[in-house]
Amino acid sequence: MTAPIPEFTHALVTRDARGVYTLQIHDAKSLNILASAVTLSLTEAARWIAAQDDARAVVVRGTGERAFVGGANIYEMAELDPPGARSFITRLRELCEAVADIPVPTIARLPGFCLGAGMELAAACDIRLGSADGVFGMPEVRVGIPSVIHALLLPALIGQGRTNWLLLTGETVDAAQARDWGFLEFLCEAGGLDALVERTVAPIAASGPRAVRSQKALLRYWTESSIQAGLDRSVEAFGEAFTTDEPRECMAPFLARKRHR
Ligand SMILES: C/C=C/C(=O)SCCNC(=O)CCNC(=O)[C@H](O)C(C)(C)COP(=O)(O)OP(=O)(O)OC[C@H]1O[C@@H](n2cnc3c(N)ncnc32)[C@H](O)[C@@H]1OP(=O)(O)O
Repeated sequence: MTAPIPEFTHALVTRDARGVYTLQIHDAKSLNILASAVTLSLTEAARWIAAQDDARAVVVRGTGERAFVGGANIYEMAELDPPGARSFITRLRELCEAVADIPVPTIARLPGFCLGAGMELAAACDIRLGSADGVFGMPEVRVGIPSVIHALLLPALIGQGRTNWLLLTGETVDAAQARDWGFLEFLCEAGGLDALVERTVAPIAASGPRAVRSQKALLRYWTESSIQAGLDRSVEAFGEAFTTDEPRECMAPFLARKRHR
């Protein structure tokens, strides 16, 4: 039983027949700028998707092809006092955490500009796919603020020295560089992102749903725990998989093929 999709003020949520959801920044400025109202609405939408048992994967995207996200709203930030700044950044933190907490694979669809809070939101996703027109950067120092929250995931993705370069210079890199550095898993020609996203989403949606959820939870546990605890949790997760019929069901086509040889 699938729940009707609610309306969100600044997020558009869609779902296809496979249970692939899209979380789209909606009704924002043309570069998908993250004003607080947009951030709050996206967080609400991400939490709603996370609670859907039929979800198999989530594509996180902006509206249009000029940008994934051009950054947090500079007009709003320019008016912040210290308590307001803490609230503003807490809202962005809660958005990134809500996306990271989605229990199925999240795929960031990244055309055009991916700047500041955009790179942070993309870093909170499991897989990042870009197009040749991409521009990636952390220009916060240029507007007088440090890069914070999910920027702390960047060293694990691209390395400490490259993170230092991006955050300390505020310079941008093109999509080929972002791919070579490991921020993007794959890169396509401009206009080819939907096909690239489908190439990732299709095998996920065709795999055992419990196994994919378990794998995502384990991957997260591995990055957030010690090696020993990660290995212990891995043994438990393997055992848990066999408390359902899913492994046997997923293995059946392979076993049948063998018998027919
Ligand atoms: C904690 C997180 C912090 C952060 O994220 S810090 C912010 C990081 N982002 C930036 O610093 C990017 C600032 N924007 C730019 O440098 C440029 O834009 C671009 C290079 C991204 C694009 O340039 P071009 O193609 O010439 O477009 P355009 O006319 O500058 O922008 C289109 C509309 O988008 C608005 N806009 C762009 N970025 C922001 C932003 N970060 N906050 C608020 N509005 C923004 C503009 O003002 C304009 O709007 P209108 O059409 O009404 O004039």
